[in-house]
Amino acid sequence: MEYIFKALPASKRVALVAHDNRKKAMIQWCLRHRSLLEKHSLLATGTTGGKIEETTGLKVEKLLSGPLGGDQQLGARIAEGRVDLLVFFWDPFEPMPHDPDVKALLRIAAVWNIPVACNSSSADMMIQSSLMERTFDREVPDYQNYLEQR
Ligand SMILES: O=C(CO)COP(=O)(O)O
Repeated sequence: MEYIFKALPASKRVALVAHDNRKKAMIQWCLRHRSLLEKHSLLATGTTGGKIEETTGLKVEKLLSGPLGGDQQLGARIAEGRVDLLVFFWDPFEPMPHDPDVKALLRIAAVWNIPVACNSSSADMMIQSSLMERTFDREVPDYQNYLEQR
């Protein structure tokens, strides 16, 4: 796999998503890291974003609710190179009506080499990374060879 390097500014675009049983954990995580999160641009699926805004006062761009297409909107943002970190507290105990969308979101994040945190331990490490606070070159996969072979 070839990579091209893209310079990311110090302020990152952080996507926040939580399934219903994980929303409390997401809010606690946002409260814990409020001062770090406010340095970045936040976007979220609809209900998650609304609850984060209400409880933390952080400003969040809200997409559609997940089951109504929010995961797909976020996937499109990732494919367009407009997301730098995905924090997705998905529920490992409940099947979702929109499971295909959840899987597609995780897949497209892997395709574009986006850091993904699926629980608070990994999210803690990522949000506190020094890379979050400074400009750095991110490795973006270059799919030109893949496209030429098809
Ligand atoms: O379902 C979701 C992610 O798959 C989250 O959607 P909401 O933030 O609208 O609850």
